[in-house]
Amino acid sequence: MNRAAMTASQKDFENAMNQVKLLKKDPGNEVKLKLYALYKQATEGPCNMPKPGVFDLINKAKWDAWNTLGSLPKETARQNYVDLVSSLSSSLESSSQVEPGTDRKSTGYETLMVTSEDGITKITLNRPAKKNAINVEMYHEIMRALKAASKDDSSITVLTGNGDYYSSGNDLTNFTDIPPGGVEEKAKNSAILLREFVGCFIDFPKPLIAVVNGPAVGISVTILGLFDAVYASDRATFHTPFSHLGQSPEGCSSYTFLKIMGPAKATEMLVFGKKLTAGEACAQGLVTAVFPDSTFQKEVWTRLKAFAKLPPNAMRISKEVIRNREKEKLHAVNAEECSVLQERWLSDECMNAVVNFLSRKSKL
Ligand SMILES: CCCCC/C=C/CC(=O)SCCNC(=O)CCNC(=O)[C@H](O)C(C)(C)COP(=O)(O)OP(=O)(O)OC[C@H]1O[C@@H](n2cnc3c(N)ncnc32)[C@H](O)[C@@H]1OP(=O)(O)O
Repeated sequence: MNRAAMTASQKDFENAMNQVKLLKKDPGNEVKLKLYALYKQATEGPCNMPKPGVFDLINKAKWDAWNTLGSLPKETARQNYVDLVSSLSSSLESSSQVEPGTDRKSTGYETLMVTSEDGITKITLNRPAKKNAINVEMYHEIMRALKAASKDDSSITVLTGNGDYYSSGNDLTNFTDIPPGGVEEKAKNSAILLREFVGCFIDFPKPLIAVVNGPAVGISVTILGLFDAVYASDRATFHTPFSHLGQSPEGCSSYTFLKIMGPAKATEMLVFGKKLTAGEACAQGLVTAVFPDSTFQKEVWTRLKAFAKLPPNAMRISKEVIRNREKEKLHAVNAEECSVLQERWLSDECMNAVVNFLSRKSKL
């Protein structure tokens, strides 16, 4: 993963320091030492204090923790501190005074709701007024949430949407924020971001489940091939209108969709932009199971809560056995798709499609 793009800001760091003070449960000495060490490394750099004497137990433990970080860069220490606090906020809050059935919400996200309860970390895309279109901030926040979920004490992780849509895919206004280097620089930066984003799904270590509550478009569909299970409401549809938008497949779909549904059906979706119903997507293997919308949430969450009670290490290791031999291939596919897209974004076909949407001349 590109660490530079993931570096926490000074403000994130300060927020995390405040969050630590608000933790309702003591995280234990081991974690406190880790926090201390990361804080010192982030603010002062590598430990060059003299080692305390053997009988000065507390200061020696602190010194050891700090010294272990060696020459870890300040920015990385700051990011690790923010990640650790974020995972503590969700895991400790979830195991403390939570009323049954009440989700605990983690703070620090603008475009997501992230909760952790009953062994499940739930990441909810939360821009319902924009049909959960994924803007640049949301790409970053999803990566951050996945990273925290990979380290927290939940067994499984779920991605879902708030409102009537699961997600309308890439926010097309992402293409309007042109940097000083012009559209070429924008395309290059977008390809870097996309590659890093998809890479997080390829590498995610725990069972990852999509709860597709409504229509799904573009990248929110393609990455489903990297999930371990996909549950859909019968109101959901699956649409990848890349040719309509002058674009090409991403999210490793040029590989995963062919494996899942075969080249003929994959071509209908990825090249001709055929929109599938939930039932069709299930018949083609992209979706695990479909539920009537009226009982969708109840049925899915009952099922997921049962899964989350299974031994977490066994689930993680089984996923590793199933997925690991594909990882290298998936990263190569991801890199290739992003580099093709980088060119596509500069094409007249793509630019016209975006302008048409933004000037409301076209919709899917
Ligand atoms: C870093 C870059 C990585 C790039 C990775 C590439 C990914 C590829 C893709 O994901 S391609 C898919 C892109 N998505 C689309 O083309 C969808 C565009 N949206 C629509 O066609 C329609 O909005 C709709 C069919 C999803 C829903 O139509 P409906 O009539 O029900 O609702 P509205 O159009 O009125 O939408 C409500 C408001 O939401 C805004 N909006 C919806 N989707 C997007 C989007 N993808 N990008 C930006 N904005 C979106 C819409 O503009 C409305 O906003 P307003 O109320 O302010 O007008």
